[in-house]
Amino acid sequence: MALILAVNAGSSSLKISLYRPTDNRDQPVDLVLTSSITNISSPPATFKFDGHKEEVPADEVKDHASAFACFLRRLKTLRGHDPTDIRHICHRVVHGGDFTTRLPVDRSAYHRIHGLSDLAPLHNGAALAVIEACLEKIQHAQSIAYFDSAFHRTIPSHIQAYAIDQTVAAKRGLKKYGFHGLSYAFILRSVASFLQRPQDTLNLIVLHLGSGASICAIRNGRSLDTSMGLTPLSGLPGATRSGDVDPSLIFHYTNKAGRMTHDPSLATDLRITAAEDILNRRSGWQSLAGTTDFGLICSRADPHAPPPSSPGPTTDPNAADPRCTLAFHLVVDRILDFVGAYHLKLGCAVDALVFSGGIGEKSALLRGVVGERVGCLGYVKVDEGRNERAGEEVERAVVVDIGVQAQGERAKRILVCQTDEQVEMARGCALDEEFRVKD
Ligand SMILES: Nc1ncnc2c1ncn2[C@@H]1O[C@H](COP(=O)(O)OP(=O)(O)O)[C@@H](O)[C@H]1O
Ligand SMILES: CC(=O)OP(=O)(O)O
Ligand SMILES: [Mg+2]
Repeated sequence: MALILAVNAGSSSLKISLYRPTDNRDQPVDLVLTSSITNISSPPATFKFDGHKEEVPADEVKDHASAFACFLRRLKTLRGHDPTDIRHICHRVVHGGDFTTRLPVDRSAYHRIHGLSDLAPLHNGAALAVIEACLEKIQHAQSIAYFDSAFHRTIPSHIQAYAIDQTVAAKRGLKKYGFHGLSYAFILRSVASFLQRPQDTLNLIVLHLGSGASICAIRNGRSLDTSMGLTPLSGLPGATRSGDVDPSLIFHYTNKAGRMTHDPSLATDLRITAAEDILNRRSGWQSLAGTTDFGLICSRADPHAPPPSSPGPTTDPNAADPRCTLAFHLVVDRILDFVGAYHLKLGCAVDALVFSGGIGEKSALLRGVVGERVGCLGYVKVDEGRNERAGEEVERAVVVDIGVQAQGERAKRILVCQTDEQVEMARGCALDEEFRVKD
Protein backbone atom coordinates (compact mmCIF):
# COMPACT_ATOMS: atom_id res chain seq x y z
CA MET A 1 0.00 0.00 0.00
CA ALA A 2 1.14 3.58 -0.67
CA LEU A 3 -1.04 5.74 1.51
CA ILE A 4 -1.01 9.53 1.85
CA LEU A 5 -1.24 11.05 5.32
CA ALA A 6 -2.36 14.70 5.52
CA VAL A 7 -1.68 16.62 8.71
CA ASN A 8 -3.26 19.97 9.54
CA ALA A 9 -1.64 21.56 12.59
CA GLY A 10 -3.99 24.32 13.77
CA SER A 11 -3.29 26.64 16.67
CA SER A 12 -4.76 24.27 19.25
CA SER A 13 -5.83 21.32 17.15
CA LEU A 14 -4.36 18.61 14.97
CA LYS A 15 -6.54 17.24 12.17
CA ILE A 16 -5.18 14.18 10.39
CA SER A 17 -6.63 12.19 7.49
CA LEU A 18 -5.35 9.12 5.69
CA TYR A 19 -6.02 8.56 1.96
CA ARG A 20 -5.57 5.90 -0.68
CA PRO A 21 -4.61 7.26 -4.12
CA THR A 22 -6.88 6.27 -7.03
CA ASP A 23 -6.47 6.26 -10.82
CA ASN A 24 -9.30 8.75 -11.19
CA ARG A 25 -8.04 12.29 -11.90
CA ASP A 26 -11.37 13.80 -10.85
CA GLN A 27 -11.23 12.10 -7.49
CA PRO A 28 -7.56 11.25 -7.04
CA VAL A 29 -7.83 10.09 -3.40
CA ASP A 30 -10.26 8.01 -1.34
CA LEU A 31 -10.57 8.72 2.36
CA VAL A 32 -9.41 5.82 4.56
CA LEU A 33 -9.91 7.47 7.93
CA THR A 34 -9.97 10.85 9.58
CA SER A 35 -9.18 12.01 13.09
CA SER A 36 -8.78 15.16 15.12
CA ILE A 37 -7.29 16.15 18.42
CA THR A 38 -8.67 19.38 19.86
CA ASN A 39 -7.91 21.52 22.95
CA ILE A 40 -4.22 20.69 22.71
CA SER A 41 -3.20 23.87 24.50
CA SER A 42 -5.93 23.64 27.15
CA PRO A 43 -5.91 19.96 28.31
CA PRO A 44 -7.55 17.52 28.54
CA ALA A 45 -7.47 17.17 24.78
CA THR A 46 -10.25 15.34 22.94
CA PHE A 47 -9.35 12.66 20.43
CA LYS A 48 -11.80 11.76 17.64
CA PHE A 49 -11.19 8.92 15.25
CA ASP A 50 -14.06 8.29 12.85
CA GLY A 51 -16.77 7.16 15.32
CA HIS A 52 -14.41 6.78 18.28
CA LYS A 53 -14.18 9.68 20.77
CA GLU A 54 -12.15 9.87 23.98
CA GLU A 55 -10.71 12.41 26.37
CA VAL A 56 -6.93 12.06 26.42
CA PRO A 57 -5.11 12.44 29.76
CA ALA A 58 -3.18 15.72 30.01
CA ASP A 59 0.14 13.90 30.34
CA GLU A 60 -0.42 12.00 27.09
CA VAL A 61 -1.17 15.07 24.94
CA LYS A 62 0.52 18.31 25.95
CA ASP A 63 1.63 19.66 22.56
CA HIS A 64 1.39 18.90 18.83
CA ALA A 65 4.28 16.39 18.88
CA SER A 66 2.66 14.30 21.63
CA ALA A 67 -0.72 14.66 19.89
CA PHE A 68 0.80 13.19 16.73
CA ALA A 69 2.38 10.34 18.71
CA CYS A 70 -1.05 9.70 20.27
CA PHE A 71 -2.57 9.49 16.75
CA LEU A 72 0.08 7.02 15.53
CA ARG A 73 -0.49 4.75 18.56
CA ARG A 74 -4.23 4.68 17.95
CA LEU A 75 -3.76 4.20 14.22
CA LYS A 76 -2.09 0.94 15.10
CA THR A 77 -4.29 -0.19 17.99
CA LEU A 78 -7.69 0.90 16.62
CA ARG A 79 -7.18 0.25 12.90
CA GLY A 80 -4.12 -2.01 12.63
CA HIS A 81 -2.40 0.45 10.26
CA ASP A 82 1.35 0.57 10.44
CA PRO A 83 3.23 3.75 9.43
CA THR A 84 5.05 1.54 6.89
CA ASP A 85 1.88 1.80 4.75
CA ILE A 86 2.38 5.57 4.46
CA ARG A 87 4.37 6.79 1.45
CA HIS A 88 3.78 10.56 1.60
CA ILE A 89 3.00 12.91 4.48
CA CYS A 90 1.48 16.27 3.58
CA HIS A 91 1.88 18.98 6.21
CA ARG A 92 -0.18 22.18 6.29
CA VAL A 93 2.36 24.93 7.01
CA VAL A 94 0.62 28.24 7.57
CA HIS A 95 3.46 30.65 6.72
CA GLY A 96 5.49 29.85 3.62
CA GLY A 97 7.06 33.30 3.16
CA ASP A 98 7.79 33.66 -0.56
CA PHE A 99 7.35 29.96 -1.36
CA THR A 100 4.65 29.79 -4.00
CA THR A 101 4.33 26.03 -4.23
CA ARG A 102 4.69 22.88 -2.12
CA LEU A 103 8.11 21.99 -0.77
CA PRO A 104 9.45 18.45 -0.17
CA VAL A 105 10.93 18.61 3.32
CA ASP A 106 14.49 17.63 4.06
CA ARG A 107 16.70 19.11 6.79
CA SER A 108 17.49 22.21 4.75
CA ALA A 109 13.81 22.88 3.94
CA TYR A 110 13.02 22.30 7.61
CA HIS A 111 15.39 25.12 8.58
CA ARG A 112 13.93 27.46 5.96
CA ILE A 113 10.44 26.90 7.35
CA HIS A 114 11.79 27.33 10.86
CA GLY A 115 13.10 30.75 9.82
CA LEU A 116 9.50 31.85 9.20
CA SER A 117 8.17 30.66 12.57
CA ASP A 118 8.19 34.08 14.20
CA LEU A 119 5.67 35.23 11.57
CA ALA A 120 3.11 32.55 12.50
CA PRO A 121 3.69 32.09 16.22
CA LEU A 122 0.66 29.85 16.83
CA HIS A 123 1.20 27.66 13.76
CA ASN A 124 4.58 27.05 12.12
CA GLY A 125 6.16 25.76 15.33
CA ALA A 126 3.34 23.25 15.73
CA ALA A 127 3.70 22.01 12.14
CA LEU A 128 7.46 21.76 12.53
CA ALA A 129 7.09 19.65 15.67
CA VAL A 130 5.08 17.12 13.64
CA ILE A 131 7.49 17.32 10.67
CA GLU A 132 10.37 16.67 13.05
CA ALA A 133 8.61 13.56 14.39
CA CYS A 134 8.01 12.31 10.83
CA LEU A 135 11.61 12.91 9.74
CA GLU A 136 12.78 10.93 12.77
CA LYS A 137 10.19 8.17 13.10
CA ILE A 138 8.67 7.64 9.64
CA GLN A 139 11.85 8.00 7.63
CA HIS A 140 10.69 5.96 4.64
CA ALA A 141 7.84 8.44 3.94
CA GLN A 142 8.36 11.69 2.04
CA SER A 143 7.22 14.74 4.02
CA ILE A 144 5.92 17.62 1.91
CA ALA A 145 5.01 21.11 3.13
CA TYR A 146 1.88 22.75 1.65
CA PHE A 147 1.71 26.45 2.40
CA ASP A 148 -1.43 28.36 3.37
CA SER A 149 0.13 31.55 2.06
CA ALA A 150 0.79 30.19 -1.48
CA PHE A 151 -2.81 30.72 -2.64
CA HIS A 152 -2.40 34.47 -2.13
CA ARG A 153 0.64 34.89 -4.42
CA THR A 154 -1.72 36.54 -6.95
CA ILE A 155 -2.57 39.50 -4.70
CA PRO A 156 -1.43 42.64 -6.59
CA SER A 157 1.60 44.43 -5.15
CA HIS A 158 -0.28 47.61 -4.16
CA ILE A 159 -2.62 45.46 -2.03
CA GLN A 160 0.23 43.37 -0.61
CA ALA A 161 2.28 46.41 0.41
CA TYR A 162 1.99 48.25 3.71
CA ALA A 163 2.48 52.02 3.64
CA ILE A 164 5.94 51.89 5.19
CA ASP A 165 9.47 52.44 3.91
CA GLN A 166 9.70 49.99 1.01
CA THR A 167 13.46 49.45 1.42
CA VAL A 168 12.87 48.19 4.94
CA ALA A 169 9.81 46.26 3.77
CA ALA A 170 11.77 44.47 1.03
CA LYS A 171 14.72 43.72 3.30
CA ARG A 172 12.58 42.24 6.06
CA GLY A 173 9.76 40.76 4.00
CA LEU A 174 7.14 43.05 5.56
CA LYS A 175 4.03 42.68 3.40
CA LYS A 176 0.68 40.91 3.32
CA TYR A 177 1.06 37.13 2.82
CA GLY A 178 -2.42 35.91 3.72
CA PHE A 179 -3.39 32.48 5.09
CA HIS A 180 -6.10 29.78 5.03
CA GLY A 181 -5.07 29.34 1.39
CA LEU A 182 -5.50 25.55 1.31
CA SER A 183 -9.04 26.10 2.53
CA TYR A 184 -9.72 28.79 -0.09
CA ALA A 185 -8.35 26.57 -2.87
CA PHE A 186 -10.64 23.73 -1.76
CA ILE A 187 -13.66 26.04 -1.52
CA LEU A 188 -13.02 27.61 -4.92
CA ARG A 189 -12.89 24.18 -6.58
CA SER A 190 -15.94 22.92 -4.71
CA VAL A 191 -18.03 26.02 -5.46
CA ALA A 192 -17.00 25.95 -9.15
CA SER A 193 -18.16 22.35 -9.36
CA PHE A 194 -21.40 23.17 -7.51
CA LEU A 195 -22.18 26.12 -9.80
CA GLN A 196 -20.90 24.21 -12.85
CA ARG A 197 -18.65 27.09 -13.78
CA PRO A 198 -14.93 27.20 -14.61
CA GLN A 199 -12.93 28.42 -11.61
CA ASP A 200 -11.37 31.28 -13.56
CA THR A 201 -14.77 32.86 -14.21
CA LEU A 202 -15.76 33.09 -10.56
CA ASN A 203 -15.82 36.12 -8.29
CA LEU A 204 -16.36 35.09 -4.68
CA ILE A 205 -16.21 36.51 -1.18
CA VAL A 206 -15.26 33.60 1.05
CA LEU A 207 -15.43 33.64 4.84
CA HIS A 208 -13.27 31.06 6.62
CA LEU A 209 -14.52 31.36 10.19
CA GLY A 210 -12.83 29.04 12.70
CA SER A 211 -10.61 29.60 15.72
CA GLY A 212 -8.62 31.65 13.25
CA ALA A 213 -10.90 33.65 10.96
CA SER A 214 -10.26 35.35 7.65
CA ILE A 215 -12.01 36.53 4.49
CA CYS A 216 -10.81 36.34 0.92
CA ALA A 217 -11.89 38.24 -2.18
CA ILE A 218 -11.45 35.96 -5.19
CA ARG A 219 -11.51 37.57 -8.64
CA ASN A 220 -11.57 35.32 -11.70
CA GLY A 221 -10.51 32.39 -9.54
CA ARG A 222 -7.52 34.15 -7.99
CA SER A 223 -6.93 35.73 -4.62
CA LEU A 224 -7.32 39.50 -4.95
CA ASP A 225 -7.21 40.38 -1.26
CA THR A 226 -7.49 38.73 2.13
CA SER A 227 -7.90 39.96 5.67
CA MET A 228 -4.87 38.31 7.28
CA GLY A 229 -1.52 39.94 6.56
CA LEU A 230 2.12 39.62 7.51
CA THR A 231 0.98 37.21 10.21
CA PRO A 232 -2.35 35.43 10.90
CA LEU A 233 -3.16 38.09 13.51
CA SER A 234 -4.65 40.85 11.39
CA GLY A 235 -8.18 41.20 10.05
CA LEU A 236 -11.03 39.47 11.87
CA PRO A 237 -10.90 38.56 15.55
CA GLY A 238 -10.40 34.87 16.33
CA ALA A 239 -10.87 32.65 19.38
CA THR A 240 -7.82 34.13 21.11
CA ARG A 241 -6.66 36.65 18.49
CA SER A 242 -7.57 40.34 18.51
CA GLY A 243 -7.69 40.86 14.76
CA ASP A 244 -7.16 44.45 13.66
CA VAL A 245 -6.45 47.02 16.35
CA ASP A 246 -4.86 50.42 16.13
CA PRO A 247 -1.14 49.45 16.03
CA SER A 248 -0.45 51.97 18.80
CA LEU A 249 -2.86 50.22 21.17
CA ILE A 250 -0.22 47.81 22.34
CA PHE A 251 2.06 50.58 23.65
CA HIS A 252 -0.80 51.70 25.89
CA TYR A 253 -1.87 48.21 26.94
CA THR A 254 1.26 47.31 28.88
CA ASN A 255 4.68 48.86 29.30
CA LYS A 256 6.26 45.42 29.02
CA ALA A 257 5.04 44.94 25.46
CA GLY A 258 8.45 44.54 23.85
CA ARG A 259 9.85 41.92 26.23
CA MET A 260 10.12 38.26 25.30
CA THR A 261 7.78 35.84 27.01
CA HIS A 262 9.01 32.57 28.46
CA ASP A 263 5.74 30.72 28.48
CA PRO A 264 6.37 26.97 28.77
CA SER A 265 2.96 26.20 27.24
CA LEU A 266 4.12 27.49 23.83
CA ALA A 267 4.61 24.66 21.39
CA THR A 268 8.28 25.12 20.56
CA ASP A 269 11.21 27.39 21.04
CA LEU A 270 9.33 30.37 19.64
CA ARG A 271 10.56 33.85 20.23
CA ILE A 272 7.46 35.90 20.95
CA THR A 273 7.09 39.24 22.70
CA ALA A 274 4.53 40.04 25.40
CA ALA A 275 2.66 42.19 22.85
CA GLU A 276 2.39 39.31 20.37
CA ASP A 277 1.39 36.96 23.15
CA ILE A 278 -1.42 39.26 24.33
CA LEU A 279 -2.80 39.89 20.85
CA ASN A 280 -2.44 36.29 19.65
CA ARG A 281 -3.26 34.22 22.72
CA ARG A 282 -5.07 36.41 25.25
CA SER A 283 -7.54 38.36 23.12
CA GLY A 284 -10.34 37.47 20.71
CA TRP A 285 -13.74 36.23 21.85
CA GLN A 286 -12.08 34.30 24.67
CA SER A 287 -11.17 37.66 26.23
CA LEU A 288 -14.58 39.20 25.49
CA ALA A 289 -16.85 36.34 26.56
CA GLY A 290 -14.62 33.96 28.52
CA THR A 291 -14.87 31.08 26.03
CA THR A 292 -13.20 29.99 22.80
CA ASP A 293 -16.41 28.18 21.81
CA PHE A 294 -18.30 30.41 19.40
CA GLY A 295 -21.23 27.97 19.49
CA LEU A 296 -21.66 28.81 23.17
CA ILE A 297 -21.44 32.52 22.40
CA CYS A 298 -24.19 32.16 19.78
CA SER A 299 -26.43 30.32 22.23
CA ARG A 300 -26.02 32.99 24.92
CA ALA A 301 -25.97 36.15 22.82
CA ASP A 302 -29.00 38.26 22.05
CA PRO A 303 -28.71 38.71 18.28
CA HIS A 304 -31.32 41.50 18.25
CA ALA A 305 -30.23 43.56 21.25
CA PRO A 306 -27.98 46.53 20.68
CA PRO A 307 -24.61 45.46 22.12
CA PRO A 308 -24.18 46.65 25.72
CA SER A 309 -21.64 49.37 26.29
CA SER A 310 -20.09 47.89 29.45
CA PRO A 311 -21.00 44.22 29.65
CA GLY A 312 -20.60 42.22 32.83
CA PRO A 313 -21.50 38.61 33.65
CA THR A 314 -25.17 37.80 34.21
CA THR A 315 -26.58 35.68 37.05
CA ASP A 316 -29.88 34.77 35.36
CA PRO A 317 -29.25 31.47 33.53
CA ASN A 318 -32.04 32.18 31.02
CA ALA A 319 -31.05 35.75 30.18
CA ALA A 320 -28.74 36.53 27.29
CA ASP A 321 -25.18 37.02 28.47
CA PRO A 322 -24.16 40.62 27.65
CA ARG A 323 -20.54 39.56 27.16
CA CYS A 324 -21.63 37.04 24.51
CA THR A 325 -23.89 39.67 22.95
CA LEU A 326 -20.91 42.02 22.67
CA ALA A 327 -18.65 39.31 21.21
CA PHE A 328 -21.29 38.23 18.69
CA HIS A 329 -22.03 41.75 17.43
CA LEU A 330 -18.36 42.70 17.34
CA VAL A 331 -17.59 39.71 15.10
CA VAL A 332 -20.54 40.51 12.82
CA ASP A 333 -19.40 44.13 12.59
CA ARG A 334 -15.86 43.17 11.53
CA ILE A 335 -17.17 40.67 8.99
CA LEU A 336 -19.31 43.43 7.46
CA ASP A 337 -16.26 45.73 7.25
CA PHE A 338 -14.56 43.25 4.95
CA VAL A 339 -17.58 42.07 2.99
CA GLY A 340 -18.41 45.70 2.13
CA ALA A 341 -14.85 46.49 1.08
CA TYR A 342 -14.39 43.30 -0.95
CA HIS A 343 -17.76 43.70 -2.65
CA LEU A 344 -16.56 47.09 -3.91
CA LYS A 345 -13.11 45.77 -4.88
CA LEU A 346 -14.84 43.12 -6.96
CA GLY A 347 -16.80 45.86 -8.74
CA CYS A 348 -20.03 44.57 -7.14
CA ALA A 349 -19.82 41.62 -9.58
CA VAL A 350 -19.88 38.88 -6.94
CA ASP A 351 -21.21 35.41 -7.81
CA ALA A 352 -21.51 34.22 -4.22
CA LEU A 353 -20.77 34.91 -0.60
CA VAL A 354 -19.51 31.65 0.92
CA PHE A 355 -19.50 30.68 4.62
CA SER A 356 -17.00 28.06 5.79
CA GLY A 357 -14.85 26.98 8.77
CA GLY A 358 -16.34 25.56 11.98
CA ILE A 359 -18.39 28.71 12.67
CA GLY A 360 -19.38 29.42 9.08
CA GLU A 361 -20.51 25.83 8.62
CA LYS A 362 -22.32 25.38 11.93
CA SER A 363 -23.77 28.72 12.97
CA ALA A 364 -27.12 29.34 11.27
CA LEU A 365 -27.51 32.35 13.56
CA LEU A 366 -24.36 34.09 12.32
CA ARG A 367 -25.18 33.30 8.67
CA GLY A 368 -28.71 34.62 9.15
CA VAL A 369 -27.59 37.89 10.74
CA VAL A 370 -24.81 38.54 8.19
CA GLY A 371 -27.13 37.48 5.37
CA GLU A 372 -29.72 40.02 6.43
CA ARG A 373 -27.17 42.83 6.56
CA VAL A 374 -25.71 42.14 3.09
CA GLY A 375 -29.15 42.06 1.45
CA CYS A 376 -28.77 45.75 0.51
CA LEU A 377 -25.86 44.76 -1.78
CA GLY A 378 -28.07 42.49 -3.87
CA TYR A 379 -27.49 39.18 -2.11
CA VAL A 380 -30.35 36.73 -2.03
CA LYS A 381 -32.52 36.60 1.10
CA VAL A 382 -31.48 33.72 3.38
CA ASP A 383 -34.08 30.94 3.48
CA GLU A 384 -34.65 30.12 7.14
CA GLY A 385 -35.25 26.41 6.64
CA ARG A 386 -32.34 25.90 4.24
CA ASN A 387 -30.10 27.86 6.58
CA GLU A 388 -31.11 25.73 9.60
CA ARG A 389 -30.52 22.48 7.68
CA ALA A 390 -27.25 23.57 6.06
CA GLY A 391 -25.03 22.50 8.97
CA GLU A 392 -26.05 18.86 8.49
CA GLU A 393 -26.49 18.89 4.73
CA VAL A 394 -23.07 20.32 4.08
CA GLU A 395 -21.47 17.23 5.67
CA ARG A 396 -22.86 15.17 2.79
CA ALA A 397 -23.02 17.68 -0.03
CA VAL A 398 -19.88 19.84 0.65
CA VAL A 399 -21.63 22.94 -0.82
CA VAL A 400 -25.17 24.03 0.06
CA ASP A 401 -27.19 27.03 -1.20
CA ILE A 402 -29.08 28.79 1.60
CA GLY A 403 -30.80 31.49 -0.48
CA VAL A 404 -34.54 31.74 -1.08
CA GLN A 405 -35.01 29.66 -4.22
CA ALA A 406 -37.35 31.89 -6.23
CA GLN A 407 -34.91 34.78 -5.98
CA GLY A 408 -31.96 32.54 -6.86
CA GLU A 409 -31.42 33.42 -10.52
CA ARG A 410 -30.96 37.17 -10.32
CA ALA A 411 -29.61 37.72 -6.82
CA LYS A 412 -26.07 37.02 -5.68
CA ARG A 413 -25.95 33.65 -3.99
CA ILE A 414 -25.18 32.75 -0.41
CA LEU A 415 -23.52 29.36 0.01
CA VAL A 416 -22.08 27.21 2.79
CA CYS A 417 -19.06 25.02 2.07
CA GLN A 418 -17.58 22.39 4.36
CA THR A 419 -13.90 23.05 3.89
CA ASP A 420 -11.21 20.37 4.05
CA GLU A 421 -7.58 21.38 4.05
CA GLN A 422 -6.36 17.79 4.39
CA VAL A 423 -7.99 16.55 1.21
CA GLU A 424 -6.72 19.61 -0.65
CA MET A 425 -3.14 18.60 0.18
CA ALA A 426 -3.65 14.88 -0.43
CA ARG A 427 -5.25 15.63 -3.79
CA GLY A 428 -2.33 17.82 -4.80
CA CYS A 429 0.09 15.09 -3.74
CA ALA A 430 -1.73 12.32 -5.64
CA LEU A 431 -1.81 14.41 -8.83
CA ASP A 432 1.80 15.56 -8.54
CA GLU A 433 4.05 13.85 -11.12
CA GLU A 434 7.02 14.21 -8.80
CA PHE A 435 5.37 12.09 -6.11
CA ARG A 436 3.70 9.54 -8.36
CA VAL A 437 4.31 6.09 -6.98
CA LYS A 438 6.00 4.06 -9.70
CA ASP A 439 5.38 0.50 -8.44
N1 LIG B 1 -22.63 25.17 16.50
C1 LIG B 1 -21.66 26.06 16.41
N2 LIG B 1 -21.92 27.37 16.26
C2 LIG B 1 -20.96 28.29 16.16
N3 LIG B 1 -19.65 27.99 16.21
C3 LIG B 1 -19.31 26.70 16.36
C4 LIG B 1 -20.28 25.67 16.47
N4 LIG B 1 -19.61 24.49 16.61
C5 LIG B 1 -18.28 24.78 16.58
N5 LIG B 1 -18.09 26.11 16.43
C6 LIG B 1 -16.82 26.85 16.36
O1 LIG B 1 -15.99 26.30 15.37
C7 LIG B 1 -14.63 26.39 15.84
C8 LIG B 1 -13.79 25.36 15.19
O2 LIG B 1 -13.74 25.64 13.82
P1 LIG B 1 -12.59 25.02 12.94
O3 LIG B 1 -12.68 25.60 11.58
O4 LIG B 1 -12.63 23.55 13.08
O5 LIG B 1 -11.38 25.66 13.70
P2 LIG B 1 -9.83 25.46 13.65
O6 LIG B 1 -9.49 24.59 12.47
O7 LIG B 1 -9.36 26.85 13.43
O8 LIG B 1 -9.47 24.90 14.97
C9 LIG B 1 -14.74 26.16 17.33
O9 LIG B 1 -13.71 26.85 17.99
C10 LIG B 1 -16.08 26.75 17.68
O10 LIG B 1 -15.87 28.06 18.16
C1 LIG C 1 -4.12 30.66 9.64
C2 LIG C 1 -4.97 30.27 10.78
O1 LIG C 1 -5.36 31.11 11.54
O2 LIG C 1 -5.27 28.98 10.89
P1 LIG C 1 -6.26 28.29 11.97
O3 LIG C 1 -7.58 28.90 11.74
O4 LIG C 1 -6.21 26.83 11.64
O5 LIG C 1 -5.73 28.59 13.34
MG1 LIG D 1 -8.43 25.51 10.80
